[in-house]
Amino acid sequence: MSSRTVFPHFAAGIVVKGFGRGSKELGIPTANFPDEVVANLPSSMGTGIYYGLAKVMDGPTYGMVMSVGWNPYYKNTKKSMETHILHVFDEDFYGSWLRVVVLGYIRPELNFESLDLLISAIKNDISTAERKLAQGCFDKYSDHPFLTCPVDTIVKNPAIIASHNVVVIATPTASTAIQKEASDITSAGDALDSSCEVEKTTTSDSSSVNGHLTNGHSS
Ligand SMILES: Cc1cc2nc3c(=O)[nH]c(=O)nc-3n(C[C@H](O)[C@H](O)[C@H](O)COP(=O)(O)O)c2cc1C
Ligand SMILES: Nc1ncnc2c1ncn2[C@@H]1O[C@H](COP(=O)(O)OP(=O)(O)O)[C@@H](O)[C@H]1O
Repeated sequence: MSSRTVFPHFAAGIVVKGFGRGSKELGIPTANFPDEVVANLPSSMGTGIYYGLAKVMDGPTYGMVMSVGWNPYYKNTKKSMETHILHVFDEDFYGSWLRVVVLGYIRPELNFESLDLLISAIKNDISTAERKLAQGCFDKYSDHPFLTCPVDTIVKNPAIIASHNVVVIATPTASTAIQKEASDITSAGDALDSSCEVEKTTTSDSSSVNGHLTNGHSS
């Protein structure tokens, strides 16, 4: 049996509609990924609440918190992957490309006795994420080619693969530049381990490597 870190997990997809509860009931909007992105989560990345970085189209990179699972409070029947970006946007961005780098785990998904308790828990998650991200350990990911390359690169090249924490765009034209930049980012998992307090999940699956990427779009 072997163990490995799940993080970072890279994902990109077009923002789709959810149930509209994030903004209206909770006051905390969450951008939903399409089913394809959810289906491509590595089996080792279980349901729960995560934190990391997010970027809409070619906009700035922000911190984020993410819920992965069935939202036990609402008893959803479909697994979702919902990202609350730590920024106040002027308007909705349904239909836009969202890129995320999931960097750590916060807690399991829970049921709550009231909506207020769910909201308090999410606010706690936001504080936790802000604290973790403020440590500066993740700054390298803001400069990671996955986030810095134009969104067009990802849209036009869906065959993106990740290997040992280095994102490679698998086309001749894009790959040279991207790989060159990416080569500066070595063994991100090790860097995380040595300089940050990062929660790790473990798995007995030894067939995968660190740094996963899922890509999807609705259409
Ligand atoms: C950081 C964070 C933590 C969350 N934690 C839970 C949780 O513990 N239990 C739960 O049922 N839902 C949880 N949610 C999911 C919310 O219930 C969900 O975002 C809300 O239902 C909005 O869904 P919608 O975008 O599909 O409308 C969490 C969401 C976020 C962003
Ligand atoms: N800070 C933010 N984080 C995530 N989504 C946001 C944010 N600000 C605005 N939005 C918009 O709000 C939408 C989510 O609102 P929400 O009420 O949760 O509805 P839905 O259930 O359709 O996801 C996102 O798809 C996005 O377009």
